[in-house]
Amino acid sequence: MTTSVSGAIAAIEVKGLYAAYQRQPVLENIHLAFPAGQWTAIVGPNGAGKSTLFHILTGSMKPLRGHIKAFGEAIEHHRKAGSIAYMAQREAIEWDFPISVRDTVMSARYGHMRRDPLWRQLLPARWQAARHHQAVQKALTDVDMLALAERPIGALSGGQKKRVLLARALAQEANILLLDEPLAGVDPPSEQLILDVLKREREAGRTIVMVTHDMPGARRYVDHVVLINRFIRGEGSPEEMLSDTKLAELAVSSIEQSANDRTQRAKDSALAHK
Ligand SMILES: Nc1ncnc2c1ncn2[C@@H]1O[C@H](COP(=O)(O)OP(=O)(O)OP(=O)(O)O)[C@@H](O)[C@H]1O
Repeated sequence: MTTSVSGAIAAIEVKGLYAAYQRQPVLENIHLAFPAGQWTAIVGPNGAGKSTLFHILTGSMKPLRGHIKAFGEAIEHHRKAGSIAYMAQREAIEWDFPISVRDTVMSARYGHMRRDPLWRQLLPARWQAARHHQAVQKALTDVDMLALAERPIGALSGGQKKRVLLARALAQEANILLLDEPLAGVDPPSEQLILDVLKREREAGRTIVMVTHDMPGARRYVDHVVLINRFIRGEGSPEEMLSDTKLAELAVSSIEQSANDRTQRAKDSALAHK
């Protein structure tokens, strides 16, 4: 089994990953490991490639190069088994779609319904349904949204929308939770509720990987931090990675990266007009 830099077993291990949009590099030479059963924060400036990394881990985008394993096996196996849940940024969701909170969370169970073994499919329908309804009920209770379960998702506040997205990820009952900015734009009570839910999930043995800009929250709760800005800029404990010095280095890397990109674009444009 593969181990991470901290010596723990890696829930996800990435080696030599490169990704680009329209030939513009976004991720280069990415090597990292998310320790199993731990809570990792991915920290980086806007445009650093954090969401792109999640798109690749969930299989919705193909990298140019690289290998990804989950628990030492090809990640595809774990994707197909439904053991990786993903919470997208709020902006990625069509909130005008006429669907209730409960049905949104239930959509996380469709994969399980399709993958059920034959013996389970042969059980009476009410037992099948009960299992999925219980998972949805528990997830809605965990994020304190049961009272609003029948409300259309378009009628929710920003913090409530985040809690529904988290409930959807929880209802999948996956081993690994990939959460893209679960704390962004939420009110303080929702933020505390989300952090408490994630703390319990980690204590229950799940691997949590979250993109965050919330440094106080990350310092207080997470076990492991990955700093990223197109390249990996650091990986280790929150004390070490979220120090003022490291965060200043990350900010400088962002300014340098933008300057290098502008120079490269100017060179490319000059060459194209020769
Ligand atoms: N579909 C796309 N087509 C072209 N470029 C894209 C696309 N999606 C993202 N990019 C660009 O790729 C880079 C990385 O984007 P990404 O969304 O992964 O960054 P991020 O670290 O998640 O940023 P943020 O913190 O702002 O969400 C950015 O420069 C972005 O503009």
